[in-house]
Amino acid sequence: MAPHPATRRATLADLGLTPRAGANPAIIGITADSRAVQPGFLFAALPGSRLHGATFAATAIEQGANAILTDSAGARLLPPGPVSVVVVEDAREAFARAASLWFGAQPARMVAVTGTNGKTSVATFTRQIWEALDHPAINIGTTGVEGAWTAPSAHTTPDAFTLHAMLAAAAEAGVTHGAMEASSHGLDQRRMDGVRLCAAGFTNLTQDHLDYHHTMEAYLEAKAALFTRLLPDDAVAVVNLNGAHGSDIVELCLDRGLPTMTIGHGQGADLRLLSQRYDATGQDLRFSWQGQPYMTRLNLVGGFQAENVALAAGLAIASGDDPQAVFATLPKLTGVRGRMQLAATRTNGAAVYVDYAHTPDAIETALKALRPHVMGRIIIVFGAGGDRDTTKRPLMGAAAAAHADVLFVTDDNPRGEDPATIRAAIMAACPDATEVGDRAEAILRGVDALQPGDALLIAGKGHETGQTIAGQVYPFDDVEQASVAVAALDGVI
Ligand SMILES: CC(=O)N[C@H]1[C@@H](OP(=O)(O)OP(=O)(O)OC[C@H]2O[C@@H](n3ccc(=O)[nH]c3=O)[C@H](O)[C@@H]2O)O[C@H](CO)[C@@H](O)[C@@H]1O[C@H](C)C(=O)N[C@@H](C)C(=O)N[C@H](CCC(=O)O)C(=O)O
Ligand SMILES: Nc1ncnc2c1ncn2[C@@H]1O[C@H](COP(=O)(O)OP(=O)(O)OP(=O)(O)O)[C@@H](O)[C@H]1O
Ligand SMILES: N[C@H](CCC[C@H](N)C(=O)O)C(=O)O
Ligand SMILES: [Mg+2]
Repeated sequence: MAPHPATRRATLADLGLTPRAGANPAIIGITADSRAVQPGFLFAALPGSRLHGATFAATAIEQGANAILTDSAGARLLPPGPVSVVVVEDAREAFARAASLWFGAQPARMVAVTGTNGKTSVATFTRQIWEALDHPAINIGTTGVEGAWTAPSAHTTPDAFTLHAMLAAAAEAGVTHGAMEASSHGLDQRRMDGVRLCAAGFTNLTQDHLDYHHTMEAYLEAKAALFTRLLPDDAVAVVNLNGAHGSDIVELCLDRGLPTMTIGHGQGADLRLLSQRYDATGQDLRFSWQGQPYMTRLNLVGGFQAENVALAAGLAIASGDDPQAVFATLPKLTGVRGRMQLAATRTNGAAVYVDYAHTPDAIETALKALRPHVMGRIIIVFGAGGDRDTTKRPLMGAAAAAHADVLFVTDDNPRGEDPATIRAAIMAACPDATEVGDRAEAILRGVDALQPGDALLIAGKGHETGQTIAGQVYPFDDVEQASVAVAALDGVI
């Protein structure tokens, strides 16, 4: 991440903030974390899921904060004192917009993609298309910031301060194009307000994160905000009509009068997927753009990847690139780490794939996508994360039982929960599965079960390199474990 620009100086007015009473002090830093406050800083006291940031206002003032931004609930918690106070209706939004003004620069062409599944894939493909067209480009999301400027990221959508710092640092390093993932938490918490978007994409909406949003309606509303609230009037919405709730998003965009581009299998899609022919390393794709047919090669396993690629192509076109030039880049696209990644092959020819499916729909999609590539049985090793939507667990078990032939239920990231309880919730919907808590052992058992023509899908952790158990992160990599298991059983590396 970019260091805090120490030399910067702004007034509250410069950051779009109006203090409650008169004073408009100059500030030399901004933060939403009281622990980072230094003399002359603006402290944004934001509402949290556990507590209100205003609880820490006294500490922030002691450390030298000379202005506080908060909402009316926060204002009631503030100690009396000489600092300037800005009270707004939505302090998270005001902070994100202030951060965008504070950091200033952004890549000239920014796009965002939202949806339950496929965000990382679409953002990465978009960045790869731009790179192939010689634009200095990045993608920001679950796998960090990748491309012409890199940084790790703790969140799929970084918090507003980190995000705007990243965008400015990337722009200052010459990056002109950025594709970012908009998670529902990020949208709900206004982490990406102030990002100047020229286009946004929608993949699909199926069950996940009900621990946070409680209902599918609220989850849809959080995602839809990218189109109803964040996209400027002249920006383009690019929507997968085949993704669940795609037509709802199109309707919202048309109601707003937003320019809308559609992709999908059906008639009427601007970028229409006509047919796919699968082979061992990927697929040939026939598609049409505004009625004109094209053929291309995709070196990507899984039918659903064509939808992700089409969405990425649509975003590149919406950001100003020539459609023919964009289509010419598609054979160069490479798979995203941990998404339908061929991790190892047994000496009997059976393949082991690692995939990030951690929702019921993703498990179904990934298993169905493997089917045309597999002559024998499909074996799956999977679990579900702790401290996340508990209601998705039996649905994941049912999806695996419906679309795989042999099931091993194991641990994902149990986080703070009892791993056996998580496994039991999955097993309730797939009682014939074999339960193996230890993930390395489950992978070994799955690999051992592979006969000629079979394939193994290790689902849930994709690119992750750690397993979080009771607050500790232990090194764990599904791709590495797949190789270790094959080497142990076949005696080769
Ligand atoms: C539920 C959730 O999203 N929580 C995020 C949220 O924390 P919070 O609202 O609980 O904050 P809090 O701890 O109550 O604190 C409230 C305020 O007090 C401040 N504070 C706190 C302590 C202190 O000493 N001083 C201080 O000033 C905090 O900076 C904060 O502004 O704001 C924090 C700061 O930005 C985030 O780190 C935190 O992410 C947590 C760790 C998390 O696990 N989030 C996940 C669920 C998430 O965001 N996931 C999505 C991906 C989902 C997907 O798959 O699509 C993501 O975008 O990564
Ligand atoms: N278009 C799609 N439709 C359905 N499932 C998909 C689609 N694209 C990817 N998937 C499944 O979802 C998994 C995660 O893909 P990806 O990482 O691109 O999604 P994401 O939306 O970024 O996830 P996260 O919310 O965790 O960041 C893949 O490994 C695959 O199993
Ligand atoms: N962004 C997702 C990632 C889930 C990955 C899976 N391995 C798990 O731990 O559930 C989440 O935080 O819900
Ligand atoms: Mg992602």
